[in-house]
Amino acid sequence: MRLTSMLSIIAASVLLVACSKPEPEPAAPASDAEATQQVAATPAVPTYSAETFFNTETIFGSSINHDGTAVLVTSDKSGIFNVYSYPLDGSEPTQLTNSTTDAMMGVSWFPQDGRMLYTADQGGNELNHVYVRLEDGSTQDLTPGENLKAMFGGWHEDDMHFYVMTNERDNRYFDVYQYSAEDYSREMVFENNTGFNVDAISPNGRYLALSRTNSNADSDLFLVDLEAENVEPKLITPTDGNIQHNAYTFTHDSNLLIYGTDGHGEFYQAWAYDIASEEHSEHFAADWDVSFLYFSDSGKYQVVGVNADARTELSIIDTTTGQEVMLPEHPPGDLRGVNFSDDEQTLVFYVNSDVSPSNLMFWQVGSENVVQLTNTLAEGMQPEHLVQSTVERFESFDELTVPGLLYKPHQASAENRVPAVIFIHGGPGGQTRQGYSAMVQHLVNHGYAMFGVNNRGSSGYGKTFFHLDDQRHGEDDLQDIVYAKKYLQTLDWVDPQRIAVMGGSYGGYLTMAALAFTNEFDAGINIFGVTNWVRTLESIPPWWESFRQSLYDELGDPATDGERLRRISPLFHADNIKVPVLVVQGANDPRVLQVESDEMVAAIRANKVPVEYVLFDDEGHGFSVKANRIEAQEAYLNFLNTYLVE
Ligand SMILES: CSCC[C@H](NC=O)C(=O)N[C@@H](Cc1ccccc1)C(=O)O
Repeated sequence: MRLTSMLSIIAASVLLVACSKPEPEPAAPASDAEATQQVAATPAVPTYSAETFFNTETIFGSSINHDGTAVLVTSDKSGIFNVYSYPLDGSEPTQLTNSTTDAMMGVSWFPQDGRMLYTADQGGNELNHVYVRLEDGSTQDLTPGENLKAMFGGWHEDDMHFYVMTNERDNRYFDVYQYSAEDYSREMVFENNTGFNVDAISPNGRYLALSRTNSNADSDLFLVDLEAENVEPKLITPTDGNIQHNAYTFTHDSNLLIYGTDGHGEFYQAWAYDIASEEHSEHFAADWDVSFLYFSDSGKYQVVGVNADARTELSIIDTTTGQEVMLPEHPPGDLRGVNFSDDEQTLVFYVNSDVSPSNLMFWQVGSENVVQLTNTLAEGMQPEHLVQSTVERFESFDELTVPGLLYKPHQASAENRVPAVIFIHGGPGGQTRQGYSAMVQHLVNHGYAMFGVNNRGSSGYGKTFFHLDDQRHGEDDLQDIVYAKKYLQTLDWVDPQRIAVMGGSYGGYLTMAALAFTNEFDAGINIFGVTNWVRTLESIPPWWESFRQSLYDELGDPATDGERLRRISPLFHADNIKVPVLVVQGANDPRVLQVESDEMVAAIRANKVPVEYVLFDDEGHGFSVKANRIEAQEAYLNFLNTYLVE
């Protein structure tokens, strides 16, 4: 896979399907012996422990090696993310990295041999380096140094060079280096002095597509011709008003830049910029956001992902016929990480759904079967014991319709009303999407209704909806959470008196805001949530410089909006908090600093309100060590059982 495709995939964070049916899982025990207490009096399904849920393997990554025999996969089966080679003949995978501390993520095979690139940070500090692993198993840091962050930018079509972006020269901005695949010598090809984001590099290495964030509603695209005398970035989207632009990819011949823009309606569409004629034309549009678009190496196949009401609708188009490629029957779910072998005869992908973690599949183009290479659900678990979400919509305080994903436990009924938890995503502009979540399924399995609310400000529902929370954070979006609770109280299978709220990061912020600014909830779980916006916005990581202004436009500038930011920061209103709280934090989090949680916990404690605090020394903004994820999950369940059930 060439570099533009790779960048698109990384940007979309999308992994990727049909199959000869997997062997049926062994029958589940009547009840998982170690399962903690259950909410419902009459369980309809066996309950599984947090450990069982997290013994489900999380896998992603789909680079196919030079001879089309193996896929580079990142898996947490060793207890931490490590890189594996999964043979396409179905034989046992080989572990390529052996970390027991830091998560290691596979990036790409080398195009001509068995070397591979991977990336890792240190304990979740997000200071990733790029490493090469040679065929003999030895490794080398290609981006040595302190306090730098680096990322892979893709392969040149000559297969002899690849690109890396690093902020080693100026920790605010990422320069682009071209590396030799032979001896790893490198040269800087673009010095970034004004905060461009490097979106894509053309397969022939001649063009860079850069974006510049002007505000949280407006961004422009620039093109750099590295062969021109003047390598100054040229603005190619000189539009008036607030319009977002970001590059998806170049075409295989490097003649067109395909980019996303919300300038033609509510949703992102894919447009093409012809570099020679400088003309723009519509390339692909849908009723929802086009989330990602990329091509196979020769351009024969185009892969497009559309974010249709919180799930990914993926299509593979044969560009020579314009027809959609129809895959043979495969397990139900969303496709992720579609990738092709060099000869484009083999297709690999993942299938993921609410009731099934991602499984790796491959298809020989034209053959009748999709082959399933993995079986990632933990041994003993049955998919039918898990729960498929439904998309629900409710009216908020101002009659705005707000969507969310609702998980109804099997044991819930009008005769057996269950407690409920509203969970809130990060961002603020993120989105709760369909797909397997051990965190959600474990709590649902133990009898909690889970409602993932996509409050105003979430992405995926058009630009108007996205901007409805601007500078209204902790106010209008918080009211959506309150109205989500009122909606839950209309359901005859939910106990209206036992509703908690939880969330991570921005969702952790709204959780604490719900407890500090309303009396609606019976308990809250704050997972590395922002509690003091003035401090958080003053201490953002240096490498966020290119969108600092956008962040300040959206949330407020700590230098000038201090009063409002203090008004909406739960830390300064902790005396209003009257219900139990669980706080979970990683000590190395560079976005929401540990002090945010330390001070929140101390303030709640001073209120004489029950507060529990779980702090992980070896984690950042998200938990990657399996033992920590299990510990956090057990803490969520024990806390909810203690304060919502007992
Ligand atoms: C307005 S985007 C903030 C950056 C980023 N967004 C993507 O999720 C992010 O990390 N957000 C945090 C919350 C946060 C916001 C602003 C400053 C620090 C942290 C999150 O994961 O929710």
